[in-house]
Amino acid sequence: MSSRPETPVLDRVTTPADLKRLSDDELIRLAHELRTETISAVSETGGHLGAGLGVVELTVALHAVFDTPRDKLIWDVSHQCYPHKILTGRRDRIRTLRMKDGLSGFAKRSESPYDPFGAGHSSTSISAALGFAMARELGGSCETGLGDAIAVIGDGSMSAGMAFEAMNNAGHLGKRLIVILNDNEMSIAPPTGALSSYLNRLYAEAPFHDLKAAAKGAVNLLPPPFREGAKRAKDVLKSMTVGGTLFEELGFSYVGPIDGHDLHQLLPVLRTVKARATGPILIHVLTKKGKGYAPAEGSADRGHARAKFDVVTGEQKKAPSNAPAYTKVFAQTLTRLAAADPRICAVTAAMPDGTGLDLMAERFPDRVFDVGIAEQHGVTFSAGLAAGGMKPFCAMYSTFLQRGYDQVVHDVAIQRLPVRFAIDRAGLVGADGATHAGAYDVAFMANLPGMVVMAAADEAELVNMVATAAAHDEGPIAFRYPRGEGVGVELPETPQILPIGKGRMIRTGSRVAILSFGTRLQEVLRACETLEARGISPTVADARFAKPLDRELILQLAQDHEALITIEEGAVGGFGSHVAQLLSDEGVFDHGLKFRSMVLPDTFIDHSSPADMYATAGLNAEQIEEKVLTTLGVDILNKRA
Ligand SMILES: Cc1ncc(C[n+]2csc(CCOP(=O)(O)OP(=O)(O)O)c2C)c(N)n1
Ligand SMILES: CC(=O)[C@@H](O)[C@H](O)COP(=O)(O)O
Ligand SMILES: [Mg+2]
Repeated sequence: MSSRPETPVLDRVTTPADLKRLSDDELIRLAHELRTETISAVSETGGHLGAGLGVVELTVALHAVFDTPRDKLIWDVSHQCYPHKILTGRRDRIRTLRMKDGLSGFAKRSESPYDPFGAGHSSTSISAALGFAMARELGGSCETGLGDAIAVIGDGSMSAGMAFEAMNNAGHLGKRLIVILNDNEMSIAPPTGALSSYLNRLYAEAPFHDLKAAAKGAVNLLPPPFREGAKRAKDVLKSMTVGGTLFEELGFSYVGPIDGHDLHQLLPVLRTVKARATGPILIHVLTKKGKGYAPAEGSADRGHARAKFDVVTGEQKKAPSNAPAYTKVFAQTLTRLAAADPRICAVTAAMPDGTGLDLMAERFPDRVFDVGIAEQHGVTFSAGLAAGGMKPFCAMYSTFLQRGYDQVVHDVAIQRLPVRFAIDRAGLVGADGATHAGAYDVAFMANLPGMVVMAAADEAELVNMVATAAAHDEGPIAFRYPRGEGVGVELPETPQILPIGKGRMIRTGSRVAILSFGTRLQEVLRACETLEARGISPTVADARFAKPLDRELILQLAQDHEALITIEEGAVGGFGSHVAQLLSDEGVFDHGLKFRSMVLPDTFIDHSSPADMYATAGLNAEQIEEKVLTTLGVDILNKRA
């Protein structure tokens, strides 16, 4: 397969309206070309590959049958929306995916009218689609009009509570709403849980369900090939005792399962649904993640996300790593500690690989729980484990922990339960952009009474923080660390248990003190090198803790210096705000201390490389240097004090 494939049918498509002029056979040809174009584009950009390949036929069928953007097509998570972007006027920019100023890797309202609702986090599509449907019923309006509302949700995302909250509400409201369950038997890892087993049973018994739909009078919703067989079997079925599918019990009509790669099934089903559906309907579509690209189909994660790769071999072009990833350091340390302490266990919400807990699960499968995409449950489940005398590590990406925040407050913090929060992907993450930025955890964790909040400055610090968390039985404790590799420092042979609420001095200087929280420390030290060359020698300390603060250290720094600058990889309201509160409470500002707090700006930063995003945020070494100079009143142009 060449990296720029021939695409004669796709070349005739600029918007979905062009699909209406194609015959069904041409649509099949289009799907083939769309798949090769998607593979080719992602090979150049990197990104989410497998999910998009699995919905190529579905994407073609939906745009061929429905009238987007009037009909609202809402992709859950939206990591599978690259083929959709290609068909909706963005083919010319598809090779800029996830790059600075390029297309987002997710659906984004500001990018296209064909993206009626943005996402990145899972299980929001049915709620949003129901909102559109009810707005339509109530006479609401939007620029593109309000037609059908269609949510496409994967089997992994369907397991989240939010999806069921929406189904429950939609079934009750009873209005026309189309939910397509894209069942590929995969989350990022193989899905876990009872719902997954239930879906397995549904399609293992597929003919039965076609017939049951017939028995319920839904025969007209089925395409002719199904309809004949169904009619014949109707009487037989009447004598059978059948329970409804879970979805029918929730008030939905259920159609399926159907082969999501067969346009001869998809097109007639969607056309019939479009013509006849009255209330909420769920179409169960079976697909394969990574479909049509052997290196993806054959891999354990079915090609979920890939760096740039060679199309022929599937081999990824990854930059060589110089240091272990923080995630791996966390997982290895925890596994080591778990070997010595049988009370240590761990919880992940559908991210065993992303959090590194798959490593621990290899050795201690009974002590690692993948709860599915269910962060709220994951947090409260951890609280229960802690109440039961275990030492749970609740490992979540900062951005996904947001979903479990009430549980952090209500179930963990108020009850002072010793849940250990391992907060991965803290700070700006790069290509996934604003939806995945770990910007808020320090603010939302450190404001909770009794919560201990740490940030690792490097991978050796992370080792110590994992051990510190394991040893901390007095209440909840959290430690954060970023995406990607460490700085290459030696890891401690024996992890050190850190004194709670104590920072460490890194270097002693004069006039200005920089108090760093987390991995910006490396940038601070780079800034110090250039400042030294200008005759300014900052003191640098690593706070380690945002809660409790090292009061003694901070007040001493304030007393000994003309200026104090804090820096962190988080939004306002976090570490710097707590330091400011302390200084204000202690009346330090009354004595003329120059205080500055370097935090993420009050804006959502678009996808780019992490380094570029930090430059946009004003948190790199040059910007730290500039902050020091302006704070001290140095003339920046002449660089003279
Ligand atoms: C709230 C939340 N938790 C975790 C994730 C990470 N995540 C992204 S895609 C995905 C798997 C989704 O599985 P499924 O819905 O079946 O889609 P598929 O990739 O199989 O098409 C996960 C866990 C997320 N995006 N949002
Ligand atoms: C779509 C989604 O939420 C995940 O696939 C996410 O992109 C994973 O991020 P990492 O690459 O940091 O594990
Ligand atoms: Mg899936």
